[in-house]
Amino acid sequence: MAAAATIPLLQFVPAKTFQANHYSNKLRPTKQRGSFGLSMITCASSNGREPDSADGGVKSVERLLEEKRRAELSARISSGEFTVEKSGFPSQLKSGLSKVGVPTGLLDFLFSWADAPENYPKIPEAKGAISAIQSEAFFVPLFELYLTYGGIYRLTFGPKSFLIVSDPAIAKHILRENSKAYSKGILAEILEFVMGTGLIPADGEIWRVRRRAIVPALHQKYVTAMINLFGEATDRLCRKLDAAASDGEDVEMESLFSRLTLDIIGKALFNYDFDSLTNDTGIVEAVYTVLREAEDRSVAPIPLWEIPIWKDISPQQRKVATALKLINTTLDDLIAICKRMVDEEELQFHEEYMNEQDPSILHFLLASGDDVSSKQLRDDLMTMLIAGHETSAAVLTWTFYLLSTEPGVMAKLQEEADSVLGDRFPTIDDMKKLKYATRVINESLRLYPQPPVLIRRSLEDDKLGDYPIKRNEDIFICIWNLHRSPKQWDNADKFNPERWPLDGPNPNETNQNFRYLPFGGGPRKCLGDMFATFETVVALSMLVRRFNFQMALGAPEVKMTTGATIHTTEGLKMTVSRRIKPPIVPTLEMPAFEVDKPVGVPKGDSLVSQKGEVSSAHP
Ligand code: HEM
Repeated sequence: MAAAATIPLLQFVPAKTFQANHYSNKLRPTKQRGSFGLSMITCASSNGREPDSADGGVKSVERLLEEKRRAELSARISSGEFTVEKSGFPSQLKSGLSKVGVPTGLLDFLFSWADAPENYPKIPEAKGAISAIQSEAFFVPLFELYLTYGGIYRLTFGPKSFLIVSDPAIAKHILRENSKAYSKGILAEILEFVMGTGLIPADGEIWRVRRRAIVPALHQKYVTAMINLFGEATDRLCRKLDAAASDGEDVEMESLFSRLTLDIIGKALFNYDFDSLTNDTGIVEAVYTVLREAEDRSVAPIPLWEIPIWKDISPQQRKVATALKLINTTLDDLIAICKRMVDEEELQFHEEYMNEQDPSILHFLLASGDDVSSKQLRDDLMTMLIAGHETSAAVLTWTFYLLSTEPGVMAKLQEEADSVLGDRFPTIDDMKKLKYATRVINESLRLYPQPPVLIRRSLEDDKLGDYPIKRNEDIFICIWNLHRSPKQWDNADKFNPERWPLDGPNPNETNQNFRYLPFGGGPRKCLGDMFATFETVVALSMLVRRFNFQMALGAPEVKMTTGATIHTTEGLKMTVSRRIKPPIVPTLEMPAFEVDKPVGVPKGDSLVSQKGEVSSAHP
């Protein structure tokens, strides 16, 4: 395994914000990477109410300091601190003349010969110290540098160098037009311990074979079945919120969304009910321990975990090893149980095959006769567990944050949910009708893309825009920059679902010509895009139909921290109150998914003995 990256640039690696071992309470922030406070993102007042005076005073001092820090960073960028000077006499002469006031245009013309020998343009280059970006979500300074250096620039940190891409045409070239020339690079190295050769880190033949096997599992009938599951899981969350509303307790929505999406993805992938909204089980804790470790590794300057003895003496590494063992045993058990089910089934496999008792992806794969080792299957399941969990949770978190800043949008959303859903659970037909909710999710994904950056490495020499590049370049495609670029969007920082016409097509990378990449693009595009869109639309519509949400009084300011997805530094604390209208009790017959029955696994146990209790998403 290669040395870890020295800057926290990752995708599908969870945020450091969460502490994995305290699930008896909530997912708690453990580290704050500082605030972002740039004017492009307005998070000024976290609760939309006037702060009390002492708090307000502290906040304005904080804001002033933030603005000062930001101004300093901008000044440092413009002073050329991040710009590599060309060596040699012509460059020094040019720099000297520039300092005495000779116009840049004239200097560029006069010294163009000095750049000529290699006869091709050079990628603008920025360099810096890690301390320059450590205090905030890493993609924020990348955005500042983008405004200065443009759609492609090289960022150098000591011996490491990365190409930062924020140009739609170049992104399209890497992701779609010449995707064969790029691998997942450092991402695969960092995630190997948890995802192995699962679909996200895999490259080449393994990726091709596994993608071909897995994609058919997410067929139309499966996705339709999942709508019920989304509704049932969200209803379980609604009951929790109902209780909080009765008790007048504020709720931390980020941790609740994390639990909601974990419960959903467990059922959807391998028909296992984590039941994390109700229970704190060993397996849930193990999942979070592993997720947190993945991010720790992504930012560690020295890969200590590669030192054999370290694994045995470090308490953290021992904990990770135990967690991984539990997850692996659990997945192996689930695979074995599912294999038995498939063996006993009178199977007629076809394109839209689905077992009504167990509609999971695992069941489909085994029934399809997928010729794959248990290890590969485990890697794929673990990969999808991470990919489909953190992302959807982050989308819901930021959507609710954004809604708290735009009451008008919330009102429209509630109106739509009232009229489309009335008093029942959503169905597949509703997905076409919940148009405004879909636009809200589209817009939330534009402002808070999950992940904010895609990682690639060039496998051969190539040309990006006008610039030739060599093989082995590490590349970050900055979706954050593309989605917030003032060149691409009117009022880029404004949360405005109306920018996507209701009667227009669902925005995607193709119809937006790669300026909008919420699910990536090209052959490595997310295979869970429809699943995730429906999941978030169902949860959003059901929640706003039943409750009003406001930032809680005295809630911590909402700031970003980075992992694979964008997390808040201190959670999203909201006050939830029941809506008076419309009648709110769903009347649809409840399918067999047993929402109230705890199926928790005692700490440290695998779930083999629990499988009998794993309920089905279908009657
Ligand atoms: C809102 C939720 C989601 C978002 C924003 C999202 C976003 C993405 C993005 C941007 C990629 C491309 C990564 C790259 O090119 O490097 C991706 C890949 C992937 N996603 Fe998702 N995803 C979401 C939900 C899901 C779900 C629910 C699943 C599984 C059911 C899933 C499974 C995957 C897999 C397996 C890949 C790798 C595909 C490949 O490399 O062939 N995602 N996702």
